[in-house]
Amino acid sequence: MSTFPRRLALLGCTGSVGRQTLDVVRQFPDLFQVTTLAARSNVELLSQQMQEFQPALVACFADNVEVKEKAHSLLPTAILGDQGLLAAATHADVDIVVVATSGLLALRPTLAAIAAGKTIALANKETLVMAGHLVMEAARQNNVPIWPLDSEHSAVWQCLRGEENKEIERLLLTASGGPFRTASLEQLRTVTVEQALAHPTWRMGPKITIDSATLMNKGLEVLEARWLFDVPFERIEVVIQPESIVHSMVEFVDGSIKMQASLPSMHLPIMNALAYPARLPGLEREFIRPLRWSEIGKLNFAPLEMERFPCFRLALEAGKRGGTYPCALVGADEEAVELFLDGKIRFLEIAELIEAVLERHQPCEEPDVEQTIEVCAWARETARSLCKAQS
Ligand SMILES: NC(=O)C1=CN([C@@H]2O[C@H](COP(=O)(O)OP(=O)(O)OC[C@H]3O[C@@H](n4cnc5c(N)ncnc54)[C@H](OP(=O)(O)O)[C@@H]3O)[C@@H](O)[C@H]2O)C=CC1
Ligand SMILES: CC(=O)[C@@H](O)[C@H](O)COP(=O)(O)O
Ligand SMILES: [Mn+2]
Repeated sequence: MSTFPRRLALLGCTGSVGRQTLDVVRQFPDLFQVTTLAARSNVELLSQQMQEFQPALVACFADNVEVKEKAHSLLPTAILGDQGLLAAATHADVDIVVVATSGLLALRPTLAAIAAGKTIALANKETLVMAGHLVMEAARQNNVPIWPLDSEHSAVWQCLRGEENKEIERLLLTASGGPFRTASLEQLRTVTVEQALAHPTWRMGPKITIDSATLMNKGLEVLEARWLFDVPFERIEVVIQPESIVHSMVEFVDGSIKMQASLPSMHLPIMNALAYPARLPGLEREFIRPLRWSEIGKLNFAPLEMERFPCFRLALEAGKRGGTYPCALVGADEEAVELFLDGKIRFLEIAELIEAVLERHQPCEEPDVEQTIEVCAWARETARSLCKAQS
């Protein structure tokens, strides 16, 4: 796709990635138009965004009575329920679907958008982790590109511009290490929700922030990279980079390593995806803060210690086992993170619960969409009942 203006569907418009995507649209109104907006429960913000961007369609998932009532009064023309996401993703006047909803529900709308020939700008990593084989095959069959929004994958994607996949030696994904990078196992036993939500370098929604603290986020990102770049697990490494300035690297067969660096801001990967292959003048507009090496001084790199962060190991094991294991991982993690945020389990119990669910899983190979969704639901339910049985 080379023409502008590009018409966007924004799924998850009230969230962290969604709001930053709208910042980009505000900066470049001649290049981007918002055709559809979809959110879940933040009716007030969705209503403001609707006034400002005048989309053709607004969808609100509104999965409880209070939100529904608010939506009826503030968003009288919005489509409510899960059909809204599908309608927003497949609207005829959309070129790019930005998938920035949190959690599991992005899978069906993403597949529907691909079937409708839309370009996908993908932030939601759970979609590829649980159904990478379905999503990538559908994209191939429909000749639809998937442009990464996740900062590490955007970095790899930028490093691969003008390069051949067969000349990749390794992908090196960077990890901040999260708020507990230097905490001992003993300290991890008693960390609070508030501490886990205090990410050192990124401001993000609650689910991904907790995943960053457990390092599950990095495990999910390895699985995501395996699908996006068709590189086997053995050739994807993770390195701790606490400043979140080097967003990832690619090592090539000749030993050369390319990296992408910038101060941490999601505006950059969002601009990269929405404008691909163009680069937008973020610096000139003073929209992106420049990285000045002389001010930074030095950068740190360290190995990832798996013993303190078992979620990373669980994600890799699930990815290598394949079949429905990654679906069970995603479902169990979603439930475990919710239970932790609700104060029902402690930090280290997140990994214990996910491991217990994975041990009980009876996998099947090559799941279809229905099986994928069923396994996720089974994993959530199993995590919930295991937690109840323990309390
Ligand atoms: N934040 C970041 O910097 C990054 C995020 N990502 C990924 O991007 C995705 C979004 O993350 P983030 O923006 O942090 O998450 P947030 O929790 O901040 O936002 C989630 C968004 O999804 C909406 N939403 C949730 N469920 C539904 C649903 N069923 N139907 C419609 N809308 C729904 C929410 O609506 P409402 O607010 O109205 O309830 C909100 O707009 C995640 O998968 C995350 O892993 C990847 C890289 C970086
Ligand atoms: C901004 C982004 O892409 C996040 O996924 C980020 O990577 C989280 O940081 P961690 O490296 O701590 O997981
Ligand atoms: Mn990331």
